[in-house]
Amino acid sequence: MSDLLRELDAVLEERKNTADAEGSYVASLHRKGLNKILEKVGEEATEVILAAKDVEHGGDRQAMIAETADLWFHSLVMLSHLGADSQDVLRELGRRFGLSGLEEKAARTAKQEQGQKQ
Ligand SMILES: N=c1c2ncn([C@@H]3O[C@H](COP(=O)(O)OP(=O)(O)OP(=O)(O)O)[C@@H](O)[C@H]3O)c2ncn1[C@@H]1O[C@H](COP(=O)(O)O)[C@@H](O)[C@H]1O
Repeated sequence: MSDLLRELDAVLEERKNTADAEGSYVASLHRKGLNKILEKVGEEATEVILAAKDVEHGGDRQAMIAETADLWFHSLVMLSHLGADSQDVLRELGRRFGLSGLEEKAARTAKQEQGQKQ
């Protein structure tokens, strides 16, 4: 699956640099700029929330999955626009893997408290 993300990264990069906006949705987003891309990320995040709430009330799981794919996709376009990609996010998730969120938060709080004492 990580291969798919790498391939998508490559397509998004290619669209950013070469494709014409008429024939490519991704190129059209890059052309419109960061604000338009962020608007789409926000829109898709809202759609994920609504679809997830629907599932809680017996709604369609596939719709939630499709909305999540839209959110992931538009987030990848945002990363690409700003010179990052899926591999950067996977590396960050890898760094966190196995580290309890609660332990990480406790370590962060201890570090902040240490900083305040100095
Ligand atoms: N994975 C996707 C993907 N997921 C969603 N979308 C598009 O994202 C848009 C989602 O926007 P909305 O749901 O808000 O629908 P909309 O009303 O059409 O959008 P707006 O007019 O509001 O902007 C739709 O046009 C979808 O087709 C995607 N477009 C492209 N990709 C990938 O990107 C590659 C390059 O795409 P092009 O640049 O279009 O060739 C493709 O081969 C795919 O692999």
